[in-house]
Amino acid sequence: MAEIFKEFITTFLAGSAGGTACVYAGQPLDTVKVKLQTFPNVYSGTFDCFKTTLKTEGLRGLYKGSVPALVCNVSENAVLFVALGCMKNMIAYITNKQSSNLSNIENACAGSLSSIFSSLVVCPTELVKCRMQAMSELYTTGKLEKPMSPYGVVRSMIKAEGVLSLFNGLTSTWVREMPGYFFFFYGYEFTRNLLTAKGKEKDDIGVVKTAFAGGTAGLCLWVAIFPIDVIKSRIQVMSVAGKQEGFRKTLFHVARHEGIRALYSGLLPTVIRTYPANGALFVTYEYTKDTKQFVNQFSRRPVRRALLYVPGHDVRKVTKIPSLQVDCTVLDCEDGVALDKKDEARSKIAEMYDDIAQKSSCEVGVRINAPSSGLAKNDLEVLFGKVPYPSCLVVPKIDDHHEITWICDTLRDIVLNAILPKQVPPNVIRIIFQIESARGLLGMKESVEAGIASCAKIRCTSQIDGVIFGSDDFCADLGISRTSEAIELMYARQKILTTAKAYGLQAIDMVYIDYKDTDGLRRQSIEGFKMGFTGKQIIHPHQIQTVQDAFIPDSQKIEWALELLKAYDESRKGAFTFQGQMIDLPTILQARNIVNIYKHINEQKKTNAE
Ligand SMILES: CC(=O)SCCNC(=O)CCNC(=O)[C@H](O)C(C)(C)COP(=O)(O)OP(=O)(O)OC[C@H]1O[C@@H](n2cnc3c(N)ncnc32)[C@H](O)[C@@H]1OP(=O)(O)O
Ligand SMILES: O=CC(=O)O
Repeated sequence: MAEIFKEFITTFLAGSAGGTACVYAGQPLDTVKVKLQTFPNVYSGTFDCFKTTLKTEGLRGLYKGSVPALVCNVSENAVLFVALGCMKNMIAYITNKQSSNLSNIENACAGSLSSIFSSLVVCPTELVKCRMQAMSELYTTGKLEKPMSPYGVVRSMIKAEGVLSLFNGLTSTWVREMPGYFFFFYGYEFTRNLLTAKGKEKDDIGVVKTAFAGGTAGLCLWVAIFPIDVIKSRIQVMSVAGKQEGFRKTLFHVARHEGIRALYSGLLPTVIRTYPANGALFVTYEYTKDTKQFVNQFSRRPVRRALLYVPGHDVRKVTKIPSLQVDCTVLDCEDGVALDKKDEARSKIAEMYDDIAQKSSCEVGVRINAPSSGLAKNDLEVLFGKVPYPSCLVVPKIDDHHEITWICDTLRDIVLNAILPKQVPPNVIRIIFQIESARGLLGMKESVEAGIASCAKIRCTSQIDGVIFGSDDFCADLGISRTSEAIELMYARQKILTTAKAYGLQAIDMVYIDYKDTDGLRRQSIEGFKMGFTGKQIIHPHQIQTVQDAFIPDSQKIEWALELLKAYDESRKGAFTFQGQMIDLPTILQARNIVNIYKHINEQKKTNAE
């Protein structure tokens, strides 16, 4: 259900963004088109109309009707593309295919059917837009007493003829849109196929070719339906000056009195306009739709107070996961697994993952071997080479940014190969990487940036969620002898934490290997939480409760924060006294952090319980 909702939101937003781009790229020439269609004798041609409008009405004249055009295009494309997804699914169901594998004709039929729904939005909004665009001609030719605002147009229509008058021209809109969108989507898919190099995907043709395919889609649409559009514009604009004849009568009237040429008046600016406008529409749509990150940034990262490693080859431990009340578990292929057990760990995880993840209320991730080990590619292929694949990936020992780029790129190739072409990846893989060496620590900023950039590429399948401090390997790399206070690790912990927070990522603290020492674990966990870490790695179920309790503010602190925020709202002062302390904005922000963490953890608990 959540995936369907995400899909709906993504398509809706992508269609809206496409519609906005389309208006700004094409509005001036759309104004010229409407003027030429409705007043073919006033201007000698496209250029004359463009020049005269610019001279007499300025740039604003060319962008007149932008607001209704935006409303019109944004709502039309949002509805059109959401309906398109549904129609494609319906056709795929009937033809027993994947919706990503429909032929050009089937895509065209889906487009045509979707336009039934988008017309309901197009008709009233376009009616107002057309009248606004031709307002000065209506006024100077005496068809209107004085120019009107969009609101005035709507009000006068409803007053004179009732609400249904907003749907004046709906039949001609359907007559135009249904064949129009058939040719539109046929032209788009046909051109994209034509421009796709052998062995490549339609989705990978790049911005320029996508824009060209979008423009050609528009060309096909307009050449096919231009006379219908002329009649529709006439009915909508002229009915402002009284009742207008229906579609058939208006068509015959124009053909008889003004000649067939009048039915193509305004075609040139329309064809010129269609390339930037529909090019912008499809580029924006395709790239927004595929950037699932766009939607994912609204969905919060899972809470990971405790992150428990479970050796992947140890079936007994793996099958315990559903009974554990832990935020996150990670099935390990790396340090928890001996070299001669690596193959076994990988194949056992691949075999058991789905079942364990289904039965567990916690997040279930996997840890592969380090990029430098020579084992990582094999791990990724086995673990992510089939659907469903894990939702979270821990990557150890990132020593420089090329390694994280390599991981993200390899992962994307494997995932896109595992799903059918054009199918939307079923879930985004949340990547958490580990810093475990001096080089890794020094280059961490570049690694975070490289990871984020690589994940944001088109058809992104992953996102960087957090960074883990791998303290044991770090000690080995630096020749550190650990103390129970871990003062020797303070610099690394602070640097990792600060860098992670600078990029809005989770920061997960070091492991406490003396798993029977609960007091020591509690002390170090509280310290980590106070430093700002969002969670801690653990290795044994006994550690879960202690760590999870430490990474949530205690009840006194929450009470303090809530009361402070209330007092702040009431005082409305920059600095004030609360419980004997001076309070200003930084303390307020800290109180907000505390309340946010508390709320977030409670929300997650509720979700897990459902
Ligand atoms: C620095 C790093 O990289 S850390 C990450 C790599 N290290 C790891 O992954 C190690 C993970 N932890 C472990 O393997 C184990 O906890 C060990 C080896 C430390 C101790 O294991 P055991 O000797 O089995 O501990 P113990 O007997 O106390 O276990 C109690 C129960 O908890 C289970 N258990 C122990 N650790 C885990 C675990 N990590 N995950 C799930 N269940 C576990 C045991 O199977 C046992 O259950 P059972 O009695 O039903 O079999
Ligand atoms: O991977 C963890 C570590 O501490 O090293």
